Amino acid sequence: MLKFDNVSKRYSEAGDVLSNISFHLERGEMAFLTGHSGAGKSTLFKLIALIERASRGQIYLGGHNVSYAQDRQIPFLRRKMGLIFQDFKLLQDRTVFDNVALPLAVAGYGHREIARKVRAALDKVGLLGKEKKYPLTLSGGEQQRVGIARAVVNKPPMILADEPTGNLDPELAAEIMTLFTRFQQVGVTVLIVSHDIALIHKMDRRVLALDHGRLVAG
Ligand SMILES: Nc1ncnc2c1ncn2[C@@H]1O[C@H](COP(=O)(O)OP(=O)(O)OP(=O)(O)O)[C@@H](O)[C@H]1O
Repeated sequence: MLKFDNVSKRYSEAGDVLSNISFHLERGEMAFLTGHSGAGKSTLFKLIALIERASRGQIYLGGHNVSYAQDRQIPFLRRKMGLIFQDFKLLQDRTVFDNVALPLAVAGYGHREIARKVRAALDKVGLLGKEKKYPLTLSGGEQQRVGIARAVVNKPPMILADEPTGNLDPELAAEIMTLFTRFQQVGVTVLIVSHDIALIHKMDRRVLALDHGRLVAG
């Protein structure tokens, strides 16, 4: 599903922030990406999400080499991944429904199809009935579940989450992990960036660990 083959990322000011990274995540696998502050976790996340491009090496998504993808192909490739962020990145002036509908509207779905898919996604995260609410009227855990509904509404084969529980207490973090596990059980590949050692330990999944830009476990 996701393969890195000797990937490095160099910033002219910072030098190599990722060096010779190789790993392979199978379809339906769930793994954590961890490491100290500045180890390169966000940079690796950005390479997968095609927000940044690798300086060397090859990246394969769903069997396709995306290392040389042209800019105009990137929105299409990004639809194959559901992105989830620590700060939720919800539009505060839009309802829950509109936030979750956004990727579908961008992809050109009709109103009826959008309504059906949004309700199905909200149902999966336990937020059916909150469609008309605005994000700021929801708890942190609920806001992150809106973020997850938006990420999965297009049924992407892969979920990529950057510190998704960083702003949540342990109980809410556990609920979010239960949701990710459910998506994994239906074949979605899940990669979670986290430095929460206790959470990672409890989940007992594969751990990719970065240390100063090098993969030291995984
Ligand atoms: N756009 C950039 N230009 C130059 N250097 C960068 C850029 N982005 C990241 N870096 C550098 O790359 C290194 C890795 O940063 P990155 O944000 O990937 O680490 P991280 O593991 O996600 O850290 P944290 O847990 O603190 O978010 C750092 O030294 C950082 O300063």
